[in-house]
Amino acid sequence: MSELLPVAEAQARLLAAAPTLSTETLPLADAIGRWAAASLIARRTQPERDLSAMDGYAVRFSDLPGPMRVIGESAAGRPFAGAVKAGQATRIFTGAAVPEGADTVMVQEEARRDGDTLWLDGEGPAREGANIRRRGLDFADGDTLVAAGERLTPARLAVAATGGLGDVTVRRRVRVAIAATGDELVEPGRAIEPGRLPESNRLLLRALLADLPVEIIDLGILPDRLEPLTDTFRHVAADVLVTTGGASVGDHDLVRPALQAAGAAIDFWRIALRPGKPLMAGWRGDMAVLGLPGNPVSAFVTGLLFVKPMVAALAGAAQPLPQTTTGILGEALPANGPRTDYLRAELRDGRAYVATIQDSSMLRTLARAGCLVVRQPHAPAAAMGDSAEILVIA
Ligand SMILES: Nc1nc2c(c(=O)[nH]1)N[C@H]1C(S)=C(S)[C@@H](COP(=O)(O)OP(=O)(O)OC[C@H]3O[C@@H](n4cnc5c(N)ncnc54)[C@H](O)[C@@H]3O)O[C@H]1N2
Ligand code: MOO
Repeated sequence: MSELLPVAEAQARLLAAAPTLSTETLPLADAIGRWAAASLIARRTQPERDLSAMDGYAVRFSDLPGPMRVIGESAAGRPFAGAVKAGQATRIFTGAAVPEGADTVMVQEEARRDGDTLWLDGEGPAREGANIRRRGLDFADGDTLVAAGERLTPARLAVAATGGLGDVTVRRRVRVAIAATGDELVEPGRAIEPGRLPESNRLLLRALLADLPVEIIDLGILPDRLEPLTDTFRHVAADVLVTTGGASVGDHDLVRPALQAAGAAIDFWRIALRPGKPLMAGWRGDMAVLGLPGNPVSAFVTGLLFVKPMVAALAGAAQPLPQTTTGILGEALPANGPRTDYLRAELRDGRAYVATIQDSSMLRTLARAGCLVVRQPHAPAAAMGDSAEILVIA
């Protein structure tokens, strides 16, 4: 018991061994949720010249409050060709180039105009240069807009487009094979005989990976017999093989011997994690093998802490691990034992209320939980109102 592998060490060991997948080039619109395989460098300066931030008049600050003579118009995409000289102004619209000679934009709500004659009628722009976006305000040609290994969020795709890019290089999709094991399991929604149980872990894991670039290979429900397990594990072609169940020490826990018979080398088995202690991990060639415990909450936690990060790492994430944050405890917690504990908790009014019973078979407490409260090994007792590390899950 005492030498169970610490969670962080297990994660680091596994992720460090992740191979580098080949790349593909995608139009920006198809790259949402991928990770940039190389940095995205701006091919243009934004804005490429001084632009108006408001609808109004391009003026010379020293001419205010007028009168000024309106000599033309500058609209977005249709700049004014000439120059604004002393005593002159142009009509201007948001996003339009500021004409040469003008140095300030006066908003139209503060303008009085009679034919081509214009006056300031209000407080006016506070300073020279008001309401103008300077060339390069956002970024300059050659700037790094998105670093390699960063996720392509909606905002990062938009900045790439503005930087003049049309496509992006990313890792190819990660092929993830998922198998449930257990003679008691039945496909969800089917008629259930006494003693049997609806299978939920494949669905859980698939849903957990839904926002990652994956191709799921569904291996179905496998029986608790060595030959069919070995046969399936030997023939699966994937980047990650995930199994659930049969990971513990019972007579019907055959996943480990079957994986080994199929040619997989087990790197570690059993870690200092609750729930999720019986996790096993290893490699069959370049394919990562993750044998998750069967208890649904254990499968969820190990899915979150190992499967998702492994998939993200293969997809090119520089920071594949889930990011925790700080929350406030809604009630006191006892001192923790030797394993890192992930406690289901409801989030209400900015506080985390830990469920009283944390049995790893209980999906309803997981379904109600907004976060997991993370308790490090041997953490001392905590009081109500103490801050705690939390992992938001819903
Ligand atoms: N003597 C010991 N017994 C157990 C230990 C131990 O250290 N010594 N560890 C316990 C811990 S911790 C866990 S977690 C479980 C994990 O065991 P397995 O991975 O072998 O899981 P199973 O026995 O196959 O299943 C456990 C439980 O979960 C249900 N299950 C399994 N798969 C699914 C699925 N796909 N969908 C829904 N439910 C599933 C299964 O029916 C069992 O009730 O071992 C402890 N035992
Ligand atoms: O690790 Mo088990 O997952 O405690 O129930």
